[in-house]
Parts: sequence; structure tokens; C-alpha cells
Amino acid sequence: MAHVSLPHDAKAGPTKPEVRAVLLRKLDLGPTDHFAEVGSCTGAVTIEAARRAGRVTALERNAERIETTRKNLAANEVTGNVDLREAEAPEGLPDDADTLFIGGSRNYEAVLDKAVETGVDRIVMNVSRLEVAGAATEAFRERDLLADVVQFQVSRGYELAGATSFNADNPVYMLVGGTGAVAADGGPR
Ligand SMILES: C[S@@+](CC[C@H](N)C(=O)[O-])C[C@H]1O[C@@H](n2cnc3c(N)ncnc32)[C@H](O)[C@@H]1O
Repeated sequence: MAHVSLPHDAKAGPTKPEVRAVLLRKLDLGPTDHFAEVGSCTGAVTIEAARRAGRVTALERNAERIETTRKNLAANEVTGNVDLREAEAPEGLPDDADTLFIGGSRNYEAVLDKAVETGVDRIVMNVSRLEVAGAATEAFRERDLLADVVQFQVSRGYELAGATSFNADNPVYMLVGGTGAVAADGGPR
């Protein structure tokens, strides 16, 4: 798997490589897919998606961060198949997306409504705040979108006094589903 280089930083990202690995498995992107992203920020997910999907529409509401996405896309020589939009979703979301990643939680209920209306096949939402994770899980359930909830806690080792100790990242809740949502082990998700 090609490395993602992020020479330009942003306060709210990036989604960590280990989390991206699971996210990509859940999204199951292929060359015929149109992938939509809410909250591109550093572009870490955008870059990975653009290497797999046929088309990417990436939304970011923050003007500074969308510039960061743009610069990191260029640094990874990702061009051509990414439509980067400065917009606050659901505004700016395409009508023909097959897959959707919600990395920023503003207006997520309206974003989910739009996904239902346009029949998005696979949807993943990453949440770090506990209360938002609970409410978003309910929002997925109410719309019959939920297939799985996965919780991650990644720790990274570092050398300490000739041995190995760990720094822990914040936990991440990954809500997985889509308009054809199936039970946890009953399908391709
Ligand atoms: C946690 S960061 C996403 C990190 C990103 N996946 C990465 O790897 O860098 C969330 C981002 O979503 C953006 N955001 C939140 N709600 C949004 C919305 N409704 N539409 C567009 N952008 C949104 C925020 O401005 C922020 O940059």
C-alpha cells in the first residue's frame, strides 16, 4: 500500500493510519465508485480514497483546512479524480455517491437524510466524542442504516529506558452501514 505523506498539518486531523486501514476495508472502494467525504481536513482519507475510487467528492467547511487538503493532495500527486468543495454538508454533497465517509459531525442527521434520499450504498462515520457517538448510533438506527459499530483504541510504542512503553490515541467509534445495511457478520461490510 502506497504511503500517505502529510507535509501540511491541520488542527483536527489526520485520521490515524491504523484507523484508515479499517475504514478502507469497510468502504470497500473500487474503480467504479463515487466516494463522497464530509470533512477532508488534512486529506489523509481523501488521498487513500482517490487511489482506489473512480471519483471523489470531498467537502470541507473550513477555508484554511481545505487549502491543507489541496496541498497534501498535490504532495501525494493525487490529481484528476478529486472534486474538492468548500461547503458545509449536506450542502455540496453529490446526488450519485456510492460510498460516504462522515469525518466531521456537523449536521450529521441532515447528511444521513441526504444519504438515504440518494441511496448511498456504504456509509462510515468516525466519531471521537462519546455523546456524539451515542446520538449518531441512534440516528443510524432510526434510518435503518446501521450494520456495525466498531470501537478502536490504538496505542503506539516508544523506547523508554531500553524497553518499550506506549502512548495511547483517543478512542474512535466507527459507525458502519448504508442503505443496504446488513448484520455484523452477515455481509460484505
Ligand atoms: C476530525 S476532522 C477530519 C479529519 C480527516 N479525516 C483527516 O484525516 O484529516 C473533521 C473535519 O470535518 C470538518 N467538518 C465538520 N462538519 C462538516 C460538515 N458538515 N461539512 C464539511 N466539513 C465539516 C471540520 O471542519 C474538520 O476539518
